[in-house]
Amino acid sequence: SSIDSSALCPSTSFQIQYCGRTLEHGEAAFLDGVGNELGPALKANNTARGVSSIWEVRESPGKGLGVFATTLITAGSRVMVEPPLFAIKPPEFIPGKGYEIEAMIADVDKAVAALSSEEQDEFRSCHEHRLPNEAASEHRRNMFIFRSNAYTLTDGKIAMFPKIAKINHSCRPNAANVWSSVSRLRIIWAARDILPGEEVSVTYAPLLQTREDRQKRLAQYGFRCSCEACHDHAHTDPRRKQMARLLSELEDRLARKTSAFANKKLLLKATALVEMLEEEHMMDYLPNAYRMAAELSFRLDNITAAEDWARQELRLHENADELSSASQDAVAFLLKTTSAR
Ligand SMILES: C[S@@+](CC[C@H](N)C(=O)[O-])C[C@H]1O[C@@H](n2cnc3c(N)ncnc32)[C@H](O)[C@@H]1O
Repeated sequence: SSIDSSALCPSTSFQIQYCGRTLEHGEAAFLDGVGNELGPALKANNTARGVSSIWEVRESPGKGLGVFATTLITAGSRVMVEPPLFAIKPPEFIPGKGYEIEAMIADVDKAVAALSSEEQDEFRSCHEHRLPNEAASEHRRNMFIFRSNAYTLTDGKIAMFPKIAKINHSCRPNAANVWSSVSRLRIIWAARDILPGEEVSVTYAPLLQTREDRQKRLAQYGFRCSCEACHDHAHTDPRRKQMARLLSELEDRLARKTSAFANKKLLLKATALVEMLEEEHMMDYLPNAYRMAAELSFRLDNITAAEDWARQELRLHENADELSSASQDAVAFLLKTTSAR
C-alpha cells in the first residue's frame, strides 16, 4: 500500500513555512534552550514539555482527544511550540501513487526504538487511523501512528510532533500552524482570540477549496469534518473559490511586469482578498496577500501604503517567530520600501 504525501502533511502548503522545515534532527535536549532563542513571548508560552497553563488535552466529543484553551489566549500569541520528536527520510515519492509504506516501516520502527521509554509512550499516545483493509494487529502500528500525525518537511523528511498532533482539524481554524526552519520549531499561534474552554484547531487541508475537495483530503484521516464552514458550505464554497481565484490571478500578474493602469485594478483585487481573508482569520494566506498589496502599492509609488501593508505582513510572521526566514524576508522588503522614500 502507499500513502499520498498530503496525508502526511496536515496543513496547507503556503509559502516556505507551511508543512515545510529544513529539519536536521529532533533532539529532546533542544527543548529547554528554546526560550533564549525566541524571545520573551515564546519563553512565556513554551509548552514543549506538555506542561501548560494555557491549554489541556482532553476528550473532544466525536473527535477523540483534542487541545482546549484553559484561559483566554489572545490573538497573535503562541499556543504551543514543539521541536520534532524524530524525523525520517522517506523512500522516493511516486507522483499519483505516494510513498511505499512497506519501505518506511523499518525506518519508523527504528526511529521509535531509539526514543526513551517516556518518548515512546508519548508517540504511542497519538491517534492511529487504519483503513478498513488494514488489519488490527500490532505489526505496523508505529507506521500507522506516524502516517496519521506526521508532517512532511521541505527537505523531504517527515517528522512527528506528538503534542501538536493532539490538535484537531477545522476548516475555519482558530490557530495558525507554522514551521520555523531557523528555530527548528513548529509553532501554533492564535489566529484570533481563543476563549477559555474553546478547542484549539488547525487545518489539515488547504482551505481555499470547496467543502467537497476538503472532505476528500480529510477522508485520509478517517473523519468527515462538521465544522461551521462545512455546515455553511452554500455560503463558504463560493467565497473560498473567489479567494482562490483572486490569489492565483494576483500571483500570476505580479510575477510579470505590470502597467500603472493594471496595478490600480490589481490593488483593488488585493485589498478585496485581504478583507475576505481577514474576516475568516486565514493566517496561511494573509501574509502573502499583504505582501501583494504592498508590492502593488510600491509599484504605484505609494510608499506609505506599501509600508503599512508590509508591516501587517511582518506582524503575522513575527507572531510565529521573529527569527524565521519569512520574518527576515518581510523585514528586507520593508527596508527596500523605506529606502525608496
Ligand atoms: C492528528 S490527530 C488529532 C488528535 C486526535 N483527535 C487524537 O485523539 O489524538 C488526527 C485524528 O483526529 C481526529 N480528528 C481530527 N479533527 C477532527 C474533526 N474535525 N472531526 C472529527 N475527527 C477529527 C481524526 O480521527 C483524525 O484522524
